[in-house]
Amino acid sequence: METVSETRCFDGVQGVYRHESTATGTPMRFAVYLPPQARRGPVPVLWWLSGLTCTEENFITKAGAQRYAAEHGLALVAPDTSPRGLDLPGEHDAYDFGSGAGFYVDATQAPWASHYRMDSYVTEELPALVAARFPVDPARQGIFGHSMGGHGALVMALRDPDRFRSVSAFAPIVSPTRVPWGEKAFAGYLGDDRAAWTAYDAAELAADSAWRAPILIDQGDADPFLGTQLTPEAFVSAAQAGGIPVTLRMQPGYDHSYYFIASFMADHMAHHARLLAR
Ligand SMILES: N[C@@H](CCC(=O)N[C@@H](CSC=O)C(=O)NCC(=O)O)C(=O)O
Repeated sequence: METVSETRCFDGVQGVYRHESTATGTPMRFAVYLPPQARRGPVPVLWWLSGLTCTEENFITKAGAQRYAAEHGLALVAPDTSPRGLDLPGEHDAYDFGSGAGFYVDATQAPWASHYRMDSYVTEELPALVAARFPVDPARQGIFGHSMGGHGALVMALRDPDRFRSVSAFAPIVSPTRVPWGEKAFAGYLGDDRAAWTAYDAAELAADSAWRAPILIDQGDADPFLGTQLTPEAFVSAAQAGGIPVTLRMQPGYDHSYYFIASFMADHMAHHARLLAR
């Protein structure tokens, strides 16, 4: 692992690191914020999954989360959203597929299956690396994200309630199997058999998940993707049917941007801090 940069921030350190990933077979960059409390011992770790077109940089420069991470004593980890440095056919042709759009799945279709393994990368390889190199407490992990990253966060939490104690999302794609962004990505990465897609659909997983901690979702009502790509009520219905407590807050006038995310970051960080406290 190489250090790309380390910068003092709210008395902690915002770092960016690079390593050779075995999951993706490419170099990968990721960001880690360590709060001042990490100088005294392991702190809870909160994973952020970004949306389409993002790298590890969008969250750390736009969301304003470090102030609250320092207040609550939480580490933040933000991976990239896809492998980089490849030039697969069509990989860079669209903002919603290929580079910047890994959708947190393990692709099964050529040519993506050799490298687009963001599920394994985010749930296995990177956690092991972070636990080995940074003062974080693996027994206290939370996860949140935005849009495509909200999809990833909800899926990973619902699938693994033993690993994560808290989850929240900003404008998540809650049912990718039923909206154009998800249908395009899943057909490309997972193939035409829709039965294989449901393992990556939060609304589908909610029915049978053992997750029971409260889930917080914020959604702007002026979000141009609301209704077409984002269908938060579908998750609320599924979660309620599955016995999962979920709070969906429709935020008037807010769009899909990081201005929206920054506006409600304090609430999300407090949500996670409460659930990650000892
Ligand atoms: N057509 C737009 C779409 C890209 C976009 O809005 N990306 C969002 C995430 S959308 C769902 O995953 C984002 O977070 N962008 C980065 C940012 O810093 O705002 C476009 O190509 O711009």
